[in-house]
Amino acid sequence: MTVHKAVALIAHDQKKDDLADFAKSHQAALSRFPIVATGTTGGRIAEACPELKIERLKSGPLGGDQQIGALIATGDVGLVIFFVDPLTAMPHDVDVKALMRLAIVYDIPMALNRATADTLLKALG
Ligand SMILES: O=C(CO)COP(=O)(O)O
Repeated sequence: MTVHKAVALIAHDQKKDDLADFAKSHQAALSRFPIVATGTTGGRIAEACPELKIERLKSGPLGGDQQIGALIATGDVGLVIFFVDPLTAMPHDVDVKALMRLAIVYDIPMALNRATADTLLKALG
């Protein structure tokens, strides 16, 4: 992945602990990239990994997923790690779907669960 491109980190509420734990265990790899995150997720990761520099965008339901989609479209995000809660209905489900669509359109690797995220970060070295 091109080094200047950011890694986007997002988690639904039921998955935030899991993403914070994931970020902690991959801190060294993540610290090589600019990190962007949706608002609440970014706050949780900043608490868990104080040494990571994180650009916090809007909260997901208030447009954060769309902001990350826009960063994909402008070529500024090169990897998306999004721990999705598959068991809870979301008011902003269309935004989540639009983000996934742009990751597909621009052929950006997108991990939707921890097993895939672990595999992708191991591949980054
Ligand atoms: O809702 C989200 C993703 O769809 C995440 O947003 P927050 O990180 O602000 O909770």
